[in-house]
Amino acid sequence: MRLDVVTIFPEYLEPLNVSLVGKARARGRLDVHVHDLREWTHDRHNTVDDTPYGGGPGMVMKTGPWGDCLDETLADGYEAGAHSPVIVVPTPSGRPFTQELAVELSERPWLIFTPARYEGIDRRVMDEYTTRVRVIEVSIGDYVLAGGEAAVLVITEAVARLLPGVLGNAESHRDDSFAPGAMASLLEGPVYTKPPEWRGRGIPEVLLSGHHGKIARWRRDEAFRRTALNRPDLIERCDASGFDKKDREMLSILGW
Ligand SMILES: O=C(OCc1ccccc1)c1cn[nH]c1
Repeated sequence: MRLDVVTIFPEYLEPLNVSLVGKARARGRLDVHVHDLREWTHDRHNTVDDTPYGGGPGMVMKTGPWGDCLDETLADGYEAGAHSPVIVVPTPSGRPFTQELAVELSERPWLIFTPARYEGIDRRVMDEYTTRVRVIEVSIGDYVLAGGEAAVLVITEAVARLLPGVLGNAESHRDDSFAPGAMASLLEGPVYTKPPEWRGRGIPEVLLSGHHGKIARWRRDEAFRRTALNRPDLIERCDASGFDKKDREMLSILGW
C-alpha cells in the first residue's frame, strides 16, 4: 500500500516511522510519503490560508497550494505504478471511522490523506478531485481537533495493523472487537497474564481450567457484561440470531 500525507506539519507524522507502521514500512508493506503543503506556496510568507467568504471566525485553507500539491502527488504516485487512489479527508463532518471502514481502506492500494487545519479546506478542492478520484470525508469522533494530523495517525494505525504480514500473528485481528460476524460489535472482556497472583489478586478460575468451551462461554459473558455497561447501543445492533440460549440468559440478567 502507498500512503501519501499532505500537511503543514510534516513533523506531526514522525510517529509513522515507529512501531507498527514503522515495521510495515521496513517490511515494504507500506510506502509512505509525507508532503509539506507550504512547498506549493509561492509568496514570501508561504501562505496557505485566508479569511472565509461570507465572514465568520477562523481561516480557510486556500485552493492554490492544495491543487498544485495534489496534482503532483497524484502524478508521482501514478508514475511510481500506484493506482486507484482514495483521498481521505479527516473532518468532524465526515463518515464515522469504524473497523468496517478500516477494513475497506486496508484493501485499497493507495490512500492520500489531506489533514486540514483552521476551519477546513476550500470546498472547491474536493469538488475538483471528486471528478478524478474517490474522495471520502472521515470522522474519528464527535469533537473538533486543531488539525486532521492526529486523525491520520489513528486511521493509519487501524488500517496498517490489518495489512497481511504487519501484525505478528495474522489471527489477532480476526477476533477484534468490532470485527464483522454474528458477535460483530461486542467489546472485549478482561484479559490476564502471569503472574497467577498479584497484590493478592488471582485469576478467574475458569481461565486456568483448560476447558476451552467454558473459557469461550466465560469470555462471551464478560463481553456481554462490558458491552451492556459501556455500549448498550452495540447490543441493539448485534445480530440476535447469533445468540444462543445462554446469551439470552446473560442479556436478561443484564436487563435486556
Ligand atoms: O477535527 C478533526 O479534523 C480536523 C478538522 C478538519 C476540518 C475542520 C476542522 C477540523 C476531526 C474530528 N474528528 N475527526 C476529524
